[in-house]
Amino acid sequence: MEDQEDDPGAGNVRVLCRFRPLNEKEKQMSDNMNIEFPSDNKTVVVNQHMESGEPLKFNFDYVFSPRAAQVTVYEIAARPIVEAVMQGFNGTVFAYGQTSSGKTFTMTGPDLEDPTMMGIIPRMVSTVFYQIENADEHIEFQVKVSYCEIYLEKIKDLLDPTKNNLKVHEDRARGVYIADLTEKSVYNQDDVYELMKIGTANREVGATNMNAGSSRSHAIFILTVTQTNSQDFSTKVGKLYLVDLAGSEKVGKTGAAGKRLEEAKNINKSLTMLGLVITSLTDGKSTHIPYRDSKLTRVLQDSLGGNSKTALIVTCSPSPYNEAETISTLRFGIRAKSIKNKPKINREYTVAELKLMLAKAKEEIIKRERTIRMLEKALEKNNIPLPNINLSLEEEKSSDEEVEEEKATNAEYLEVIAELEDTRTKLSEEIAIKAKMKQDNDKFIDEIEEARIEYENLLKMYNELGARIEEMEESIKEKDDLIEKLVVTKESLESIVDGFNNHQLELEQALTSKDVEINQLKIDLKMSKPTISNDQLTALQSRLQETQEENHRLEQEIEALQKRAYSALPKQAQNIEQFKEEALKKERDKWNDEKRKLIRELQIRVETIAKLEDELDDAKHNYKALESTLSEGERTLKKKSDILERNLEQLTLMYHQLVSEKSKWTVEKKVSDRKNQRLTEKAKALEDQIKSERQRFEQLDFQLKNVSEELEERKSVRPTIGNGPARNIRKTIRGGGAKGADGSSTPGHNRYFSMVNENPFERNN
Ligand SMILES: Nc1ncnc2c1ncn2[C@@H]1O[C@H](COP(=O)(O)OP(=O)(O)OP(=O)(O)O)[C@@H](O)[C@H]1O
Repeated sequence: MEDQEDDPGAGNVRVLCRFRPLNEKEKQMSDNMNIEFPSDNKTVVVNQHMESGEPLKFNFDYVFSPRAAQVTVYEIAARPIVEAVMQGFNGTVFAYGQTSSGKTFTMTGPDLEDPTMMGIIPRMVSTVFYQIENADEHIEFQVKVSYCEIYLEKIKDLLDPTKNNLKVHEDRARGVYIADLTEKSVYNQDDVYELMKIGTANREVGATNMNAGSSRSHAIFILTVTQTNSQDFSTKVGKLYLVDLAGSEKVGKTGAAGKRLEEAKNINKSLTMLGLVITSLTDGKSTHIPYRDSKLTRVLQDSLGGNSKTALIVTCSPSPYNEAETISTLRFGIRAKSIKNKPKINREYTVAELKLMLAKAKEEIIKRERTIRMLEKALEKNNIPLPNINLSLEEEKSSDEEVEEEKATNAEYLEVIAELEDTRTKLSEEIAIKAKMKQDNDKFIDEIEEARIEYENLLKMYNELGARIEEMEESIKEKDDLIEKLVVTKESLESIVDGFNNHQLELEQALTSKDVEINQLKIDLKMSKPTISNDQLTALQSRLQETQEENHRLEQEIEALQKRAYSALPKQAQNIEQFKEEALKKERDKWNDEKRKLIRELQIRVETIAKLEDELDDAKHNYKALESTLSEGERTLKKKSDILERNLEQLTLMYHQLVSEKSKWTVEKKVSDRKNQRLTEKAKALEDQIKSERQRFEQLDFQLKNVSEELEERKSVRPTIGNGPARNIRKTIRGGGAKGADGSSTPGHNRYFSMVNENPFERNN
């Protein structure tokens, strides 16, 4: 069921060769290098002294001279492999070479975090996370790390050293794998470095004569990258094996003894097994590949001749002192070059893809059935009898070869069935996972909906409050206008009251002058000698007439004032009503009533004056009569004088009433002033109330803003699925640098990439 993409040609193992510089010890022995590096970068020539003495030429996929920078080695040897892993292939990079030839330097580097010196493993990790950052957003990644070593034929878990004898298993889905090996989820380079440091600290390392920090075990670092397409739910799994082998050594040279000797024997044995496997894979004769003869070859089974894209880096010393080992290493590399691998993308088909495959198969069956029917018809037409296909007879007739063939077909059939069964199980698992994801998604959508409704409600409330604030502001403005109008009205009322006072004063003066006249009259009467001449009487009459007219004019003025007061007051009352100030209106009405009452009283007084004037007229008339009857004697005069006196008394009384009226008016004016003052105070109190309301709304507005901000924050954080940030549970990192389920993100970790992108090939060690 492999498509074109899964089989991009059977890839040979790529073999690259790296020579390190001479070390101090080697320089002391001989600072000549017996190695030549032709400019094609693919050939190395060993000017050997041991065998025939003839220069030996070796061809590789690439040859790195001692000057090659770490980054160059990575770009040429390892980057293509890590890129294949990101496409879903298995990949292996391993270093083989004599002890102290530079395997650990190449694979790990002397410093994990030094951008110049870091080796292949940290650079690959960097590439993996860089590619995740730049992947499509609908691809979800899961990156896991395992780290183990094979020491004295035992597999030890370097991330959990208590597991020190792990077994190697194999199944259809996973291929060859180490059972029970710890797998830690990682989310960025630092997570990986941390695990590498932990693992390296648990490794078996010891000093030998040739290497102070010699690896005494084969170290295997495994990085598994699982990609899930969230659109079609297809999955790809790429496994990357990074292997730093223990160095082959001549015990005589390394001075191994005791434990070191046992280690050396074991290392050499497993490397011999590796050589045997490579020979079996490449000699074209072997039917059996002895993978199971050592733990190393068993673990590397897929990497050598199996489902993997593999790069082998053979590391060598350039010193003539190590000539034999160098030639042996180079020969090992040349043999490995002809290993053919069968890499394929490790992918799981989606339901849609499986359905398509089924439809194609059905179409093929229908086509074949049609062909059979056509052939049968053709036979019938030519009177050729149809062959009687009897399976039992066929079986009897079948040769051993046919039986074998059928067995093979059956096996194939069973394999297909098993594969289908496998797929069915995976599908149902996937369906269960998807159902769970959907459930979580639905829950998440519900939460978002709730938050949205809450947000909308708050927004509505906020808008309502805004409208209310606007209303209040308008109302404050109207009240300000009203206050202004009230002040104007108050001033006009004051001027009206002043007018009243002036008129009253004038009235008082008029009355006083009348009083004087009456007194004069009284005196004249008392003296019983009428002193008023006709002219005087006429003058008196005309003055009375004038007084009457004056009174009338006063009346009219009062009326006009009344009208003005009336026209002013209902307007205020209306305004007050608008602000539901009924109490104020009542007071105003009361004030108006009192005013009207007062005016009415004033009218009565005026009428009384008019009456008095009439009486005065009568008195004048009597006076005239008296004049004519003056001779009739004092008694009649006295009588009339008494009447006048009574009238005078009444006038005096009236005068006093008017005076008291005036003081009452003054009091009324004071009351009115106080009322005006109270109105102003009320208006001010209203203003204060509005101010405090406005402050309250501002507070509400602030709270509302806080709630809105909190809502925004809640919306931007996607709820995690699972139990929080524990590192050993299943988590994913979303492609495109988006945050993972735990909120971690990869940006900022690609120190290596920023350096590589400047100019990867320019740096030398
Ligand atoms: N290309 C290189 N440039 C500079 N120094 C190097 C290079 N390769 C190796 N070295 C130095 O040589 C020494 C031995 O290297 P390293 O430990 O990597 O060898 P090894 O093959 O892993 O040995 P072993 O098999 O004993 O573990 C180290 O000090 C290392 O720094």
